[in-house]
Amino acid sequence: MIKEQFVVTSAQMRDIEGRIFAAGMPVAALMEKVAGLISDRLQVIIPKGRCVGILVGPGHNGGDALVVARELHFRGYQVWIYQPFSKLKELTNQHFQYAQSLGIPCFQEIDKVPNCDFLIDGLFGFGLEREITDYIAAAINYFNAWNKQIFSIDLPSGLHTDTGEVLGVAIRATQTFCLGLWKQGLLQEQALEYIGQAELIDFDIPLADIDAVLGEVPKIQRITQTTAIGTLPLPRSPITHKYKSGHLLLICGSRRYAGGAILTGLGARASGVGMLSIAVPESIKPLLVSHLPEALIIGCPETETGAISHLPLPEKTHLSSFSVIACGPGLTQDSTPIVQQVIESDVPLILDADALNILAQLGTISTLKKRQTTTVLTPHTGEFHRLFPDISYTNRVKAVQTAAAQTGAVVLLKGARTAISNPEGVVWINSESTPALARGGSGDVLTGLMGGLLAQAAIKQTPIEDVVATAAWWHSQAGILAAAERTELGVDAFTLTQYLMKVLLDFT
Ligand SMILES: NC(=O)C1=CN([C@@H]2O[C@H](COP(=O)(O)OP(=O)(O)OC[C@H]3O[C@@H](n4cnc5c(N)ncnc54)[C@H](O)[C@@H]3O)[C@@H](O)[C@H]2O)[C@H](O)CC1
Ligand SMILES: [K+]
Repeated sequence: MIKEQFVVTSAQMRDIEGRIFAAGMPVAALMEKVAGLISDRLQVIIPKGRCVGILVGPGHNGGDALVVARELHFRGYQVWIYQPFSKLKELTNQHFQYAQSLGIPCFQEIDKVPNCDFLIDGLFGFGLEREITDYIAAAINYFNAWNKQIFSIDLPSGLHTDTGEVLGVAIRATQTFCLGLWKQGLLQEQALEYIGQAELIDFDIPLADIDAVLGEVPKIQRITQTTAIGTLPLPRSPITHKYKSGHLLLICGSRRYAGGAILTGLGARASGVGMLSIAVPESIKPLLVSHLPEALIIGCPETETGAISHLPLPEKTHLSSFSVIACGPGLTQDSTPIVQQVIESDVPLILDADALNILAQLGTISTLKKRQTTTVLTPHTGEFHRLFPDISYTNRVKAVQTAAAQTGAVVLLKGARTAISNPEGVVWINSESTPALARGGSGDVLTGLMGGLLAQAAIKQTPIEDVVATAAWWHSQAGILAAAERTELGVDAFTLTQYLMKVLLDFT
């Protein structure tokens, strides 16, 4: 595993740090190393000679900030320090004394601090234990109101390290330099508006110390390009043929939502799946044929509302002849028998959109517990709440872990930081996305892409949750590239399908 994959709580970071110090690394030496790395990064970002205000807290986050203050001072920046605390940790206090001895202006009163161009936030790191109140809270609000670029050390001060919740108030950082290993709170949706651009400062934590604390298979992992690309069905065997690259059945669309079926089909096409069958109401079959000539379009009898009434599979074709079934986009809620039929099948299954709403009406847990084979649920928060009304999703990691354990399914909870859990509680978090994807249809594309990848993975026995994580990563990377080239307003779902292939070229 690579460092970027690990995700830790404050307790785990404390334990890992403890092992490093117990092995002989002096705390001061580590602080010097870490703060030196931060100073190097700041020297690249902040033009030389500018004025930098350093906010110093009572613990080692403050210690890091004081070393940064000293280093930027020697590197030609105009530096001042705001340090309002009466009691500092020993090492932090030593650095504070030395900074003062160098003549760096230090202020304890907020109304005395001069203006500056940039702020460094070293108030609190993963040692924040309780809500921030009175003069410290006032100071944080005061500096946030300056609307200056703020660089936070380890975490924006005020964010809970594990949940990302704001403990009273929090610094709104422009950029967050997360130290050593990604903190779980930085991957939670509620933290996003405080983190700004997040980057990891690797300070050579030995993998042995990480494994010793997190275990061989860490409970929570961040999806990275390395892990995602490694799961793609690439390179292809030179002797492969269409029947060896999976056969995906999509069951989607209705007279009212023909577009959902087309977008799901285009997502599946981009996955490279060998054989693609799409079951839609008979009346929209010509539409699908015109958009996806390579797919086998199955025209189904329909209800008077234009929903699929049943699957007219040719005599010899049984559901089990498909590697994977993906069901739901555009289905409407008038296709309950279809959803029941695919749930009762023994085919690996993805349920999305209306299939999830129908599942919720049938009874999520009771309906799924009969299934003996792979099920993947891909709700957004609204669908999640309908499926699991008793599970709170403020901590999305815990939400998907609970839902997956209760259903035995792999559960993907969509959002700015999509979280995926397998029934054993191992979680993948997709830590890069774009608000450009928050549009109708982008979920349909994900379902088709994921179905196509799972159909191909069945051949290679790749773990289901790795493939689900790769689909989420690929989908969001395509959105990020499309937004970069067309702005965040220019990523409609059809455009997104075009970028799925384009973005892959950048990574393979
Ligand atoms: N990750 C690493 O291996 C390294 C971490 N370093 C830096 O050290 C901090 C963690 O330091 P620690 O002293 O444990 O905690 P903090 O600096 O985050 O501050 C805790 C400090 O503040 C007091 N406190 C907690 N909550 C409040 C509150 N609401 N109001 C007032 N005071 C509060 C608490 O009592 C402590 O005294 C880590 O983030 C890194 O920046 C190492 O220097 C480098 C390696
Ligand atoms: K901080």
